[in-house]
Amino acid sequence: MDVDARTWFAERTWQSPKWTVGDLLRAKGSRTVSVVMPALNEEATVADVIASVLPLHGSLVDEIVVLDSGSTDRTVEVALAAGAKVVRRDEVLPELEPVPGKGEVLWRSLAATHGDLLVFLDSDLIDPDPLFVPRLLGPMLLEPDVHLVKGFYRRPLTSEGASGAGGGRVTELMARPLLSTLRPELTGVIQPLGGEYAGTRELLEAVPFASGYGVEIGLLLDAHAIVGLSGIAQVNLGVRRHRNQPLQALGLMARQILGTALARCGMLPSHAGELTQFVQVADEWLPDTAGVVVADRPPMRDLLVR
Ligand SMILES: O=c1ccn([C@@H]2O[C@H](COP(=O)(O)OP(=O)(O)O[C@H]3O[C@H](CO)[C@@H](O)[C@H](O)[C@H]3O)[C@@H](O)[C@H]2O)c(=O)[nH]1
Ligand SMILES: O=C(O)[C@H](O)COP(=O)(O)O
Repeated sequence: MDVDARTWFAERTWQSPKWTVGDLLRAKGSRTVSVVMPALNEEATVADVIASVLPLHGSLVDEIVVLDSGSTDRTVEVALAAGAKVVRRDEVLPELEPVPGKGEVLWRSLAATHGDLLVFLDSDLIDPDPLFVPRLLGPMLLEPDVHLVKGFYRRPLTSEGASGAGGGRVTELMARPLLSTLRPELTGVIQPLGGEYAGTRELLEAVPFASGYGVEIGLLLDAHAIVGLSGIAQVNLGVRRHRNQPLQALGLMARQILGTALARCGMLPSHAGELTQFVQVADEWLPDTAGVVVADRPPMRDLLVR
């Protein structure tokens, strides 16, 4: 491992966090916390994710917001009934036409929330652990100068048994090899793509957001550039299961992540493009080309006058 990555791993990784919610409440002081769940057609799982955070609402957590990404199922109704505030992506910054993607709604969430600290949780989690939020908040509340906290975990695929660990296919086959090539200092980050992480508003409003799936790799690379390795931490969240996407969808995701990472490292002037995959139709293999929309949104502090 890169020597800086090794030092960082030793100093900024919490393998068995011992802090309690009481410890965090004492450390929180006047700071406020927003939990944000991006959601696109997650009616089956969003209520459980909200329920995992709800007991902390009014104490450690000041607001729980589902940022809907254009769902066509009952995600909005289910999330409201489960006790979250729901914001549709076109209700915040309505003068800006939304572009598709997860990064777009995370970016808009900065304008829809008020917390000094934000915690992001994917809304497709299966059996989410109520400890995710307190664990993610610990390093920021208890240590000085931590601005980004990534969760890490074992990742069973849903096709595996509970003890499986075959998930994180894009992470293992692309994102971590990519970081070790382009930014070896970040090779100690166990789950660079994980959707469960926390950040300070100060950092999150200072960086651009890739509008699609490049958002996590972009945030990590930008955080490293702005607050350095010491401003980043990672914490063990145990086990995380989610809805696994088919390989072809992960190919498109990987293309977006690659484009964002290369652009952040100054190796691509523009990272919009396309990806051609091949599908079997009867006995023939035919090209299937999809556009890759990976526009960046500018740092939110450039838009908001507070
Ligand atoms: O256009 C979109 C696409 C997704 N989502 C939501 O974002 C979350 C994660 O999306 P998903 O399609 O389930 O991504 P994963 O296959 O889980 O991909 C992993 O890798 C991605 C790239 O880093 C991360 O964004 C994800 O959080 C991480 O779980 C879910 O709550 C989705 O509903 C949106 O809100 N809008
Ligand atoms: O984070 C990843 O690598 C992708 O979301 C794929 O995850 P999965 O292999 O667990 O579906």
